[in-house]
Amino acid sequence: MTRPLTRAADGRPAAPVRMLHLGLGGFFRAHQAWYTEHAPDASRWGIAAFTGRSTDLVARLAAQDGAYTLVTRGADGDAFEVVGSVTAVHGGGEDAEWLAYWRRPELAVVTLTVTEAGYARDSAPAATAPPATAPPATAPPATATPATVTAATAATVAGRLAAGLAARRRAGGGPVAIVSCDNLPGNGELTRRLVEEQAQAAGLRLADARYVTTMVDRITPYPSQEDTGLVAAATGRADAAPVVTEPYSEWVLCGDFPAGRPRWEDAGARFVTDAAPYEERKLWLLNGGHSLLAYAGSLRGHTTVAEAVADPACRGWLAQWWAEASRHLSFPEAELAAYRQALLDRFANPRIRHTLAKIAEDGPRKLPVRILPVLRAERARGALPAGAVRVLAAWLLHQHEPVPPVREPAAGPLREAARTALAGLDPALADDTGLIDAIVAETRSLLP
Ligand SMILES: NC(=O)c1ccc[n+]([C@@H]2O[C@H](COP(=O)([O-])OP(=O)(O)OC[C@H]3O[C@@H](n4cnc5c(N)ncnc54)[C@H](O)[C@@H]3O)[C@@H](O)[C@H]2O)c1
Ligand SMILES: O=P(O)(O)OC[C@@H](O)[C@@H](O)[C@H](O)[C@H](O)CO
Repeated sequence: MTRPLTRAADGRPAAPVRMLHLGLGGFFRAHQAWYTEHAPDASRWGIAAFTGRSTDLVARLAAQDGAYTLVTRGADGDAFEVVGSVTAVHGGGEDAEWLAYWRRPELAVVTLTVTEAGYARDSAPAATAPPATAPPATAPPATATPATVTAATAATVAGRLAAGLAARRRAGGGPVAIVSCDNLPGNGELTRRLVEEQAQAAGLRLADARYVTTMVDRITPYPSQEDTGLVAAATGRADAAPVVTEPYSEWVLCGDFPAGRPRWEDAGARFVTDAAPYEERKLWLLNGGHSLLAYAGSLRGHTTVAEAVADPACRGWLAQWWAEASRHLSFPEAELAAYRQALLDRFANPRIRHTLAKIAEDGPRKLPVRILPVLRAERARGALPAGAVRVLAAWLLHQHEPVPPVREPAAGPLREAARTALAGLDPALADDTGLIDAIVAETRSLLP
């Protein structure tokens, strides 16, 4: 016998909204909403969360007054808890509601999980899009005038933020913190740049905002229908929107919160003066490792991260990539070794179904952040890093359906494909003939 999950029966009273979130998905609910739930002052900090566009999840969560089950899935079992920190849920198209929250004097914090694509100037996910950290100078910023603020909010993440800050200024609201929680280095500064560009293009005057840079980590696969049945069987509650995540969680933040924030540090978050070393470690070792498995592991027939790391060949490739990346990280070797071992254990969790296909999406935005910094550092010291070359070769093979004729002696079409693909990541790499030779040679050994 199951009964519907409700906030009244299973959760706690909703807290007053003092935080806004854009990008209501699985990760936000496993991470920022979880830290807020576990802060000792949670009863004072409610979140109003907006999706990018969709309304399906909004309807399911609204029927539960924002409450949902978080399933923490270890290698040996599940733990279930009802999270109640989300007070209100909205679809991305609800512009009037979005702007109304910004006008509230008590709004203090705005968090984002809008994917790497959300930081492109046009916010449009495109296979050949430029790296999110360096949008091309030729891309015109989306235009918005004060009269078309609503159109701008609908178009881009930065437009929505700029419109919100402009509405806040007009309402006489005080400063807020804007906290990016996406897998990009310097995500706070990147957000600031994009919002200020939008404001300038639109002639908007903005309320004061501080941009917080964060490193976020908690492996949270896309929720499945099976999980819904499992939660009902285990808890007796029919939850239409559960989230499954791993036990490990990390949040490192750097920046000011001029209007206050929940005491996330009491839930395990760390506040530092420089987030860059933590971002590099996580983006290169975890996310870079994920991208390696997504492209090279899937060529060996694997479909999930756990399957791939159970394969000794893939584990060897990971070790090689991690050795290259670790040379350029500023942590003591013993600490890095422990971090890598913990990562292996996390990747190997057979009960977390994290698909390689999902991780592989949007490679042109992810590889410049996860792989290229290490590649450049290795090239600068005259090395040709085999691990980085393997990721690029495997990614290149994924660009082609069917795979181009790599076994012919000159590998002509593939060499051209490699040059073009590299130019899309970073034009300077397209002239690196040693790198292109190595990538072409590596494609031969990757193909079954
Ligand atoms: N899932 C993880 O394990 C994980 C871990 C660390 C960081 N992250 C970060 O969080 C992001 C979201 O992950 P998720 O698992 O929640 O994905 P998800 O697909 O469940 O949710 C993504 C949300 O972002 C919104 N969105 C997408 N593009 C947008 C845009 N251009 N403008 C506004 N909103 C947009 C979507 O509508 C959705 O609400 C990742 O891309 C990554 O940057 C995820
Ligand atoms: O979420 P993405 O698409 O940026 O990247 C896919 C995974 O590498 C990522 O979600 C990791 O699981 C996560 O960053 C772990 O904290």
